[in-house]
Amino acid sequence: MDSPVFSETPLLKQLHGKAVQQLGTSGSGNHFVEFGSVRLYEGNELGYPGGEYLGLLSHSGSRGLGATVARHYTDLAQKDCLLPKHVQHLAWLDMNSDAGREYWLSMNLAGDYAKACHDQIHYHLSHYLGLDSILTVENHHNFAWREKGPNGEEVIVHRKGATPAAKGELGIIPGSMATNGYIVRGKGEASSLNSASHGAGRKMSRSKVKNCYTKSALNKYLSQERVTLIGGGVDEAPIAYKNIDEVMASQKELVDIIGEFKPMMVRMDKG
Ligand SMILES: Nc1nc2c(ncn2[C@@H]2O[C@H](COP(=O)(O)O)[C@@H](O)[C@H]2O)c(=O)[nH]1
Ligand SMILES: [Mn+2]
Repeated sequence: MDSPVFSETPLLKQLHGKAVQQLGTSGSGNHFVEFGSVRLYEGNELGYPGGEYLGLLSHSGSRGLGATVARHYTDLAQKDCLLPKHVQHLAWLDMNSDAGREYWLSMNLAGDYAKACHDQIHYHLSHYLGLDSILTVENHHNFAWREKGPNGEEVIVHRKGATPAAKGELGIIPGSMATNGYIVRGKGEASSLNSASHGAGRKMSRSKVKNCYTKSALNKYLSQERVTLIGGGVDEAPIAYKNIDEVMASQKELVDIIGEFKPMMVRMDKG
């Protein structure tokens, strides 16, 4: 929280206090913190034998800080870069403009802040339980990176619903609150811009699930799958998500699977 970047723009100065208050929280929507069982496959090349381990998986973002930064610079971009109404949300800022530079700085700060929130959650839970972590796998999603393009040129890669999967890079691709997630190692597939999906992804909107599924059906399913859910609502039921094994099969050129994570105790905000 003592990053000098917080003093670089009036907006970041203004957001610092709220960011301090929200540090270590994970927010609402489909953000979760869960304990589960990790099965590392033999030959995982992580330096650990294949077998069962306890895992702690968290998914959340940069809270009010990131949301306010995104809204502010999206408004600026939409005023500056005039596009037809149906594609207005794709408005951009010139990276060589003051607003573009400020946005880049602020977005990266929000990414670091999201990581700090996860670090706090993991630190507090493991400290409280008296456990030491032997391996942390962390990756950003819904973020942009400055990378080298296929011809060595500098490009900005936006990964929305996607996560980095450069050759050898570790990642975690969750399924749903009751299905497997997968620990993966990127294959560095250039045609996918060194990326993979960062989750199963939704197949049903929140309102659609609420109309066709009930809390008691969810509870029955979770008890069959031996998952304890604290908070959460039907809109986040596993039925709302695509089949993770089909998703993994369709991206086998992008990542190797080296282990799996089965959720057992899931904490979400109230549904
Ligand atoms: N292990 C869990 N995975 C979940 C849960 N709810 C959703 N998901 C998966 O995570 C990604 C996150 O996607 P995002 O686009 O919203 O960032 C999603 O695609 C699902 O596959 C859960 O409770 N536990
Ligand atoms: Mn997300």
